Amino acid sequence: MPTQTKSKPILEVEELSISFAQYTSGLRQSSLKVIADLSVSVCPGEIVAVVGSSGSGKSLLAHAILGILPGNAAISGSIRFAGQKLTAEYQEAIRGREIALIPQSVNYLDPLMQVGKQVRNAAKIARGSSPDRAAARKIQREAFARYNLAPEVERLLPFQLSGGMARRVLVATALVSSARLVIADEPTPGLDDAAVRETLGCFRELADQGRGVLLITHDIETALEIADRIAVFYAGTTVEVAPVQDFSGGGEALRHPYTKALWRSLPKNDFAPIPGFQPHPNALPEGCLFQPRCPMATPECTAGRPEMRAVREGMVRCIHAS
Ligand SMILES: Nc1ncnc2c1ncn2[C@@H]1O[C@H](COP(=O)(O)OP(=O)(O)OP(=O)(O)O)[C@@H](O)[C@H]1O
Ligand code: NI
Repeated sequence: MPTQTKSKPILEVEELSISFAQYTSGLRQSSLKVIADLSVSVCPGEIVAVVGSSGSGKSLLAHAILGILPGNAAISGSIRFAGQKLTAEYQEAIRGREIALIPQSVNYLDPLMQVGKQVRNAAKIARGSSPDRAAARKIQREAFARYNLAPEVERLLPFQLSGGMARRVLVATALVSSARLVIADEPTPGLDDAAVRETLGCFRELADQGRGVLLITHDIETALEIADRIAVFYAGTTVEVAPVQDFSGGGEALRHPYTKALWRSLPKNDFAPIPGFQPHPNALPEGCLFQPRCPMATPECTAGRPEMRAVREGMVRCIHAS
């Protein structure tokens, strides 16, 4: 499994914050910050899994990178792609070409278009203005063969596919796109074990071709099977970024108490739930966001939001981590 963490990142998200303008009674406007100081990076050839419970900000990160946040969202911080700041124009220019999204729902496939044509269209978009039909067909057929999609599947409509086949069509779309960054938002729910394994294998293949893969999931066990690094989100921020190898034993190598608790809560470990709830963006606690649930909390933990800092081969946002 080639891990090229030493190469220059294809994606660098630094101190990203996202707020939503909200209208309360009458015309009073308020702003709700749902992501704060979130940082994560992805290198070519690497799979970075973003894990975190529902509402922790995973999808918003993907939407911010792709430039598809709703109009009432305001963002600050920096997102760089291949070293260049991602402006709205740049996002528009590279979306679907250099950055591909594998969406959560197969409903993103056009229900009325044969799936082969959808993959050919992606191949054409990737290759700019000259739509060479024969070349696009060749690329599509190679992609189908690679993902074990029989030749006759290209003429089927999405509803005629099994869940696993539809997933493979979505991955094939990313494959032909020539994207250097592939973002997959919850790609495996609803798939049986074999289909999950198959889909994950496809991501490894995309990474092994030198692409960066950002895999968003709340399924930490799946993430651990395939990713090189794990970014753990909590209440709209990154609490830890750790090499996958650190998830072992009793979690001694992990840095953040939340990550350790997540690891121990897995069925194969203690299966012990973490007491309490992730706070809602409009009711965040003082200081460290995890402090009210943290077994290691001390009075200093309420003093201010801990900075993200490097600890061993990873990053952590906890004053007690060492
Ligand atoms: N358009 C919006 N307006 C206001 N708040 C929003 C909006 N979209 C998302 N949020 C809030 O932002 C937070 C992060 O949402 P996000 O969808 O990124 O979570 P997630 O980690 O992807 O969760 P899930 O695992 O359920 O998909 C949540 O608290 C959500 O309620
Ligand atoms: Ni989501």
